[in-house]
Amino acid sequence: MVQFVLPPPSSPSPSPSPSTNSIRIGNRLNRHLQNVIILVSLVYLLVIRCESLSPEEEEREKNALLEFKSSLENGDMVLGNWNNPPRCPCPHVGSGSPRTSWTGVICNNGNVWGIQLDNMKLSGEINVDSLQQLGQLRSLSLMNNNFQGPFPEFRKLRSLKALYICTNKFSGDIDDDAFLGMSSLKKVHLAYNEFSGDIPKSLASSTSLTELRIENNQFMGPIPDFPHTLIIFNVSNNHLQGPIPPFLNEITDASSFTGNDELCGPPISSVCDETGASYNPYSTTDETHKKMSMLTVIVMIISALLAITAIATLFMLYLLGKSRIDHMRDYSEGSSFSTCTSPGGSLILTEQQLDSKKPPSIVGAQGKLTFLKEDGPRFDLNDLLRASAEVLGYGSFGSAYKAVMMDGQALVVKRFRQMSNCGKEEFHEHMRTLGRLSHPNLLPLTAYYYRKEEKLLVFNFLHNGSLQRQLHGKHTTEKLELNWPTRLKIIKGVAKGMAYLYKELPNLLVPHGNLKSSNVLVDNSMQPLLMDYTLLPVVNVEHAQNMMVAYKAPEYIKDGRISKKLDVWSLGILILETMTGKLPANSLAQGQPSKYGSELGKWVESIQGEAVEEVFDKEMKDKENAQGQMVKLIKIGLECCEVDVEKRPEMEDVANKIQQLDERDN
Ligand SMILES: Nc1ncnc2c1ncn2[C@@H]1O[C@H](COP(=O)(O)OP(=O)(O)OP(=O)(O)O)[C@@H](O)[C@H]1O
Repeated sequence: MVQFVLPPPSSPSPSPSPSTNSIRIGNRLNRHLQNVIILVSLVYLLVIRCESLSPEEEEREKNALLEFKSSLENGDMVLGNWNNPPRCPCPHVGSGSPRTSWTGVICNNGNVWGIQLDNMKLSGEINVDSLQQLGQLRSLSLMNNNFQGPFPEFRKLRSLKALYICTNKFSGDIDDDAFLGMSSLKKVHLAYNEFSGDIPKSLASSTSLTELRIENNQFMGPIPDFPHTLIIFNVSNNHLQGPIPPFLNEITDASSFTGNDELCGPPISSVCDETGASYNPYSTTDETHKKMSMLTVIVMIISALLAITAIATLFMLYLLGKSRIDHMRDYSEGSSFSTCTSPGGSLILTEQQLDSKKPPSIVGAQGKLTFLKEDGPRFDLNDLLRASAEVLGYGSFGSAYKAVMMDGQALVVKRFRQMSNCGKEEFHEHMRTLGRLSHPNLLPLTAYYYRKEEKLLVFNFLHNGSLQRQLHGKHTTEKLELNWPTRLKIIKGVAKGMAYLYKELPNLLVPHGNLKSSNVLVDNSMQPLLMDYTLLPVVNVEHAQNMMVAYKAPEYIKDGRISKKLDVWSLGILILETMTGKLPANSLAQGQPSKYGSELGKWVESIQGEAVEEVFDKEMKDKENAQGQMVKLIKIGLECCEVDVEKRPEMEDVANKIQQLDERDN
């Protein structure tokens, strides 16, 4: 709790001496000043007290989170900074000072408002009872983890507005009353799990529901009548049956229903017979054929008789051919981007197409793309929406898709969900700044799209993917040879790109902000290209603090200190990761203090002298007669990971040192 010292009460002032006017003025000024100080202090006290929690409340939230963490199997490893300083989940360092909350904890007015622990390989029990202690919890996101078992009792979290548990291994039927009483629930994403049974009735009667995504499960039975508040809806790839409620046809397209053989009615092409069962007019083997009514059979016989003349036969063939094409088009244009990854990995997997006629349910795009370079290919949003798309993965800010255009050009579309606080003008201005940047080691921004609720950035696709994939990905034919000269080339390129950003954007305190191996792409000549750079000015602050690697530096975690050295820290980690082939742990060094604050730095530091060979990635070849240079690079990496910010070098110096390294010892 912040404490304020009010100025002591003024002692009775001596009666003014007639000879000292200036002293009187001084006294009056003094009194004014004191009054102002008291007033400001009171206002400050009031404002801060409004924002802060009582110590009891703070303790309760903290304990609830720690209890939640302890029920996770690998919670201690992944959520290392929970319970380290800052010792409360949503600390108030003081007015105007940056605030750091615990990893994945989103705070609002000092309370825990959201928990976002996506892509963390978490498993174990979800202790809903502990989360229940968080009175202000509105959003829970545990996507792309390894949770399994039945649907947890989330309904105890009565005030929850958003629940995202896509891409886990939850299974079994969900009780009909699983969502009972959750009257604020707006967004429910359960896709890519193994849920079965009927869609729970209590979900269908949630009157605030705007988004429902349950695709790629094993739900069965009919689609109930959902409230007309829905905007986003996807039930594809389940075993649902019967007619599609007409209202859903108005808000979404066929893609949201594909993969359910027994659904019928618009917008899909299977029609419902009078019992409400589906039959596919184009299928000859379909079970539903058997259910066709007598009337339909008679009509078909009459049609067949009428077709005996040559002209009628030709005419019928023409119609049949045309309707087949329409049917196929419905399928090929019908689906939309998926934001849930399929289970099994980060690189995904679905080949989908977008409907050119209706705006797809998620992108909901209107308006145009803005291009940032005079030259270069042009396309419009419709081309992009029509392109075949594949989900590349989830990042900290949203999802990334690969879109292949009709002419074969491959692009990456990144949807940014965490920029809602950024105004239109601010956003355009920043995009123009990004457009002016040009360097061989920066991935240029090709185009962008702005709408208050939807921001897309478009880049060229690089076939080799990221440095992270090349270093730690599976051994496939696509994996490139990362020998010592190549690794040095990559680090040199990264350092050049960083030095350029620092030079071009002198006013930004953190010019990159998110330098890590998944944000370094590798082109065909093994040149690195930085991506996701310079986004801090447009990303929502609290989200940036939770997700961006710059904020993982020890000085920020400890004191909320922000400086140009944050990116230097990230560069150090990247160098150590590239040379050792080891994934850097998320957390700072635990246990014995180390001058190299990260676990990786500490490990490298621990291997001294003779054993230095042990540090280098075993898979790194072609390192004969280069040990001296390699050790130099490791040392530069360690210097960048200095906990003491004053001792950590400037970006320019690091970049220069790296450029002086050779492939071989001289
Ligand atoms: N232009 C691109 N070409 C090829 N692969 C890309 C491109 N852009 C992104 N990717 C890959 O797509 C995946 C998802 O990218 P995204 O930027 O959304 O997440 P990330 O880099 O893993 O995390 P973060 O958002 O924190 O940077 C990553 O594996 C990334 O390397």
